[in-house]
Amino acid sequence: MNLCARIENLNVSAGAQNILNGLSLECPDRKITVLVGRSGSGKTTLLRSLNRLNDCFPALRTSGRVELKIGGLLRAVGDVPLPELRRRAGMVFQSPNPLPLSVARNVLLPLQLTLGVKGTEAEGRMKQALEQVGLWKEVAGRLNQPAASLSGGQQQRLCLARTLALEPDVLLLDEPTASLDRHAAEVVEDLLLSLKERYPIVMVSHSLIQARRLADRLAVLRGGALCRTLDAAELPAGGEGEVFIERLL
Ligand SMILES: Nc1ncnc2c1ncn2[C@@H]1O[C@H](COP(=O)(O)OP(=O)(O)OP(=O)(O)O)[C@@H](O)[C@H]1O
Repeated sequence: MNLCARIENLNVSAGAQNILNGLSLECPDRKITVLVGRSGSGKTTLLRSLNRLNDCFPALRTSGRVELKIGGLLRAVGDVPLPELRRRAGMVFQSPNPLPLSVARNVLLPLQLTLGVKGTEAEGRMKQALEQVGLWKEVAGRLNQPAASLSGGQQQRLCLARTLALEPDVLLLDEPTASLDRHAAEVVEDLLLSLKERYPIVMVSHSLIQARRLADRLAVLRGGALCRTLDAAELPAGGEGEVFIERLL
């Protein structure tokens, strides 16, 4: 199996609390891996270990091996310079977090600061990224308006466009539709299904309906350990699939 991530014997602790216990997981390339589990089971901590975001929390201690496919090769994330890792493993969070700038500057500024791309080239890339997330037609006439004036679903797609403009190798999504209404969530879900042809996706989801709809591979966490991985084909069809996942949690 071609992999976008390989995790071996990952342990994360905070003082005496073990958050992840010897967790090993392989995530397929160009597919969607969905992490599910009860609240507090360690899903976000696992996701954050992929781009070393846990390093931002001084209380957390990490051991084990985490590899991501970067530039076509699986590389230990500890060996990748942080700015490169954060760009290559693009992350989108639960609530949309656009910069307090215009729609256009939200994509143009990171392009300039991270890749040094400006002017016409940057504008071309911005348009391409906004098209990729299906936002271009909606915002073409309001590029100079504040990003905060967009709807929640549009803001989340803008955040995704900002990430895609930086040409990531993998997308890490932490409950990307949690703050959206059902319709906006479905728009983002459809978008993710279309993006997986180009980008492997590892995402956390609380919604079993969403997990069943999007996952090619499911990783079920319980108490900081991986209790089961399964392919979508192993799930019963329809609503039975959700019941099946619920029983595993
Ligand atoms: N920076 C931190 N410092 C101390 N403890 C932490 C830290 N981050 C997470 N934890 C603890 O680790 C455990 C797992 O948290 P995590 O956010 O990974 O779970 P989760 O499965 O994503 O939960 P939820 O579904 O509620 O978001 C929790 O008990 C949490 O309090």
